[in-house]
Amino acid sequence: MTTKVAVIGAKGRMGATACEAVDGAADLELVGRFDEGDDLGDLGGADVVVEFTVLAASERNVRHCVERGVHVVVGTSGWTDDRAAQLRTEVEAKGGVGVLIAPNFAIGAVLMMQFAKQAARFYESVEVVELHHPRKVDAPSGTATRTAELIAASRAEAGLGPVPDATTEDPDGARGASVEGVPVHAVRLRGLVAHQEVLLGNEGEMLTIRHDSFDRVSFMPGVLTGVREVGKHPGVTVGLEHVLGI
Ligand SMILES: NC(=O)c1ccc[n+]([C@@H]2O[C@H](COP(=O)([O-])OP(=O)(O)OC[C@H]3O[C@@H](n4cnc5c(N)ncnc54)[C@H](O)[C@@H]3O)[C@@H](O)[C@H]2O)c1
Ligand SMILES: O=C(O)C1=N[C@H](C(=O)O)CCC1
Repeated sequence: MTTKVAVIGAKGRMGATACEAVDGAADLELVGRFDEGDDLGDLGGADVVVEFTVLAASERNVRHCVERGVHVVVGTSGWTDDRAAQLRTEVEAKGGVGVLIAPNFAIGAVLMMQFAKQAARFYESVEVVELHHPRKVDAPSGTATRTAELIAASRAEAGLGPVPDATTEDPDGARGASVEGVPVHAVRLRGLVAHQEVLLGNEGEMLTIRHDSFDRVSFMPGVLTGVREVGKHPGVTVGLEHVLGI
């Protein structure tokens, strides 16, 4: 039996790539392509929706799916823990509906975040540098924000204090954003797709954890796994690692 899939944000870079990936999978059927201005209606009869738009639209789109009992795989950036928590009650009221929110679907990026989480408790200093194509509208990236949150939780659990930093003069924000106390720097550069480095430092040593997505196809195995698995995970799940069993 095939799973019917619709894509919201289908004219975008990720949505278009997701449509191709779903089209090419023998066990999936692409039943709907929606973009800005389209009436989502019954979502083309989809069992699962893939959502890659902008945060301002994403929450409304996801709620539209949940209200109709349709599972959703969300790739749009900016879904904080607070936003996901607000959605949780509504999703739980719907019984078996699953919403999977993944800041990054590339398997290597999921591993990079998990490695950073593991390493964080051993290092005094940590900084995250995310590097993306210049058409990206949000900064810092969802991946960098999630990485910083995971690192901050590990540091807190290990009883580590603030990262050492003597800066007192920084009128232009050269030290980057602070996400839960972790400095995050965003680079936008023609030629890039999606890249991130986590720099961890101690006296006399440094560990660099880096991931590169050179092409949007790198996200597709994760998206398709999400589509196949989301129905088995009722409620709201944040992070592909939970579906991959990492
Ligand atoms: N989770 C991941 O692995 C991953 C990977 C890449 C990108 N992203 C995120 O996915 C999102 C989309 O990225 P992109 O590069 O495809 O952007 P994009 O600008 O190419 O595409 C976004 C699409 O959403 C459409 N859209 C806007 N408002 C809409 C609405 N109300 N209803 C339906 N469609 C609407 C736009 O018309 C556009 O076609 C971003 O938030 C990006 O950060 C996530
Ligand atoms: O290209 C983008 O936009 C990406 N967005 C996600 C993020 O914000 O982390 C994932 C990587 C690519």
